[in-house]
Amino acid sequence: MDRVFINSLEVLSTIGVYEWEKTIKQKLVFDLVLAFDNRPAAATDDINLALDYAVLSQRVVEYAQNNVFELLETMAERVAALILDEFNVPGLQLTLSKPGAVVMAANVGVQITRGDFYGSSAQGNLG
Ligand SMILES: Nc1nc2c(c(=O)[nH]1)N=C([C@H](O)[C@@H](O)CO)CN2
Repeated sequence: MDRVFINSLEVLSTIGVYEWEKTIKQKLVFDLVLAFDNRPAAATDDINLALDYAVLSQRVVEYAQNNVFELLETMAERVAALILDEFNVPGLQLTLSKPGAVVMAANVGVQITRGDFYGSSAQGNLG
């Protein structure tokens, strides 16, 4: 399966487990790898047959800006479900970072893989 990717998609969101975090916006960074068959778009040069990374990016930003959670895990899970539900994507890998959350660390976050990210034919190859 082909991939479409979106790197370093930045959003300001209200997120965190501590009380002081519930009154501010903090930077979140999404890195997305989306399983998608790019061949129909390539064969026709037609954006309507492509996974439009601009539209998908805007939807993720809009969701993350307008929803409040405590955990990165929850935000990651909800955004993954949204993408699988609203876009023609069979599977995805989502990395969600909260830079600055741990001052001693360059970055922290979570990574999840949902849906059929590797392609069902890959499972068949396992025998
Ligand atoms: N696994 C997680 N650990 C922590 C989270 C989280 O979302 N997932 N969040 C926090 C705090 O909100 C932290 O980011 C404040 O600096 C701590 N650990």
